[in-house]
Amino acid sequence: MRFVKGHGTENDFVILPDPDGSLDLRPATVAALCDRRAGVGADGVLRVVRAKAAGDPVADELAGEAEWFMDYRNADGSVAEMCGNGVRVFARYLVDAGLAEPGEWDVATRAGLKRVTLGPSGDVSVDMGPPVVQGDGRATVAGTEYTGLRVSMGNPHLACPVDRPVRDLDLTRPPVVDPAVFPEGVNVELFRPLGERHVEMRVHERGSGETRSCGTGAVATAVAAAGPGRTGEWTVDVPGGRVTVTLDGRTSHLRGPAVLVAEGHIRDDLLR
Ligand SMILES: N[C@H](CCC[C@H](N)C(=O)O)C(=O)O
Repeated sequence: MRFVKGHGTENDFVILPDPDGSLDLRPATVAALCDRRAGVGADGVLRVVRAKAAGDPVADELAGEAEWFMDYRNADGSVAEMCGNGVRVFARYLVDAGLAEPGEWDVATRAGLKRVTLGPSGDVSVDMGPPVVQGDGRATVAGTEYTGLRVSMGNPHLACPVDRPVRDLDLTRPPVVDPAVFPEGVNVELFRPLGERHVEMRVHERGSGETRSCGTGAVATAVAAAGPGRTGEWTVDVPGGRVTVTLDGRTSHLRGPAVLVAEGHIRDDLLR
């Protein structure tokens, strides 16, 4: 099976073109593809399927409004509602493959329609929808408890301010959270303000572990850094690069690079 490899600020994905929805993508297959030693290696998989052929109830509902459905999977094979870097790489792939024109159009996701804007090359922007602030939450990272802001971007986030350079944090083990507060798990961001509307961030993702970047997490972080009701543009520095988040009080936008780096063939025995 053909694949393309791409990334957005080094949050990387195996892209599986499956326009007619013929691939039965099982969790074990996703985990094998994402394995950085025995497989291709990635933080997640983006199955590229026409919404009407996806065999997904949300995709069925949105098929009249978007041609393509992003079937996002985490590296452990779990399914997540939304992926901000992923949908930008997904859009770059569609234009690169000649399956969509540069411009502005909707992609169907499990978190609803997401409007992407992209040229023939360069950065890709996406309307991430309205962040939903859900109150405070706590996470213990390497023995230190942090309090942060719970934000839903369609998927769950806990964005915690820290008072030290984020490079000094130990994220080798998953943050410990209260399963009663986060029954579906949570993506945990740790951020430090670097200046007015400028933060640095690291993330431990649900289902993928620490990644070099997280688009939904960058928006959740900007919301936490901004505080209630503040609007404008935030620069979010992640280990994999830099993204820009714009909050306008109604919705949120994410902008940054989306790069395709390779393509190849996956042998059938990896797809079993
Ligand atoms: N890296 C993704 C987030 C994946 C979220 C996933 N780990 C989850 O379980 O919600 C992003 O750019 O938004």
